Amino acid sequence: MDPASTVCIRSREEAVIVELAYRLSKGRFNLNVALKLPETGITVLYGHSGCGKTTLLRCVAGLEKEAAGYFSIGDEVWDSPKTKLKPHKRAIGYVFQEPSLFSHLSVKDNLLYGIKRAVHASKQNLDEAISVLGIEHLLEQKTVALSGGEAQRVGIARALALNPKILLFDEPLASLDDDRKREILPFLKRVKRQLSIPMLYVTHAAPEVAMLADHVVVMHEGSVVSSDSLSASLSNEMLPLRLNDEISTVLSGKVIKIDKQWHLACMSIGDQALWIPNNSFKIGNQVRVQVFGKDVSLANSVSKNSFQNVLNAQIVAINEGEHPSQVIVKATVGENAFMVSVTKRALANLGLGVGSRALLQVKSVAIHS
Ligand SMILES: Nc1ncnc2c1ncn2[C@@H]1O[C@H](COP(=O)(O)OP(=O)(O)OP(=O)(O)O)[C@@H](O)[C@H]1O
Repeated sequence: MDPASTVCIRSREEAVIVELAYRLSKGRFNLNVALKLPETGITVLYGHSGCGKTTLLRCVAGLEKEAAGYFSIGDEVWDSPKTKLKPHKRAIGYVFQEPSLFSHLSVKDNLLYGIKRAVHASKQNLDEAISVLGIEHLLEQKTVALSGGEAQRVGIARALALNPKILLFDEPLASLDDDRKREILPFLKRVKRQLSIPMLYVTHAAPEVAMLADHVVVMHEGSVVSSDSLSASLSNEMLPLRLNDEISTVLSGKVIKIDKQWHLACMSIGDQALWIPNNSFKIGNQVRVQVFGKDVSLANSVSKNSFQNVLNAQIVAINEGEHPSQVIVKATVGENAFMVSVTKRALANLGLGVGSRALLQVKSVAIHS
């Protein structure tokens, strides 16, 4: 059975809007932020170490006593000049880098302990959380026997069982190796799909932003540099968000064809299609892929080459690149915007400019799903 049909931790009708504004000084560091956040989905707080991401989460959790500010979620105000709700009264689920489970208790007893004194939690929420994180088979195990990824899934289930109005993730994958990260990402995607509450997710790992974010808040030295949807952030003409210093595009679509012989899957991109490496996909699967700007080339006619994907696009903007020889071309394919880095000379030779129709050639090996 699809777990989506069984889970009702905060139903869709209860969707809420989050508004926050905080000021706080800690030594030489000053936090000064004001944000309105989407009511559902994952908002990634992204930025270099020390820019204030964790501090902002702690403000929302009510853990920064000196923070002056405002926080509201739906019609509840947790912080204002007149109010400062105690941390334990806030309906939050907090997932830390390390899940800190009691080693002498089983997984089940850890979870039961977690909800015992929580005002908003219920046994039903706990059962749903266990199902979403797929940890039924681990319940009787001692936590010392868990892998890092399993322990973190228990940590996330414990946070969900509290029936939170907002979920806070502080670098939940940072202490896991790459294999464990890959193992847990599908569960985070599932949490995101099945819960209609806002989630604030701190990371400086580019792949997590590409695979999980709906909205990105970029922070620098305690301030907000930008706050926008992932696709708008990546395709911001003047200052495209660079993940691992690279311009890229993140595309979502359904798998519409599988080529078993060549291990490829075809995903829909509006009314066009893109061949990607097949990672055990099935027809109908919703997939999200990241395409790096350096792996896309522009053409004005199809020539014989090794590119598996040729998309019809329209050039909508051309801006200076990092080097004087380069430009960043923004080209749209339906509702998706590709960012492509090319030399000015190549663009001039092709006779392409803003408004031109162009062909985007995309290497399918360069697509990361
Ligand atoms: N108790 C403190 N006294 C003085 N400065 C502090 C204190 N706690 C944190 N800071 C400073 O506040 C700033 C923000 O820290 P914070 O942990 O929020 O950053 P971050 O973006 O989450 O970093 P990271 O990605 O490394 O976790 C840092 O410059 C840090 O040195």
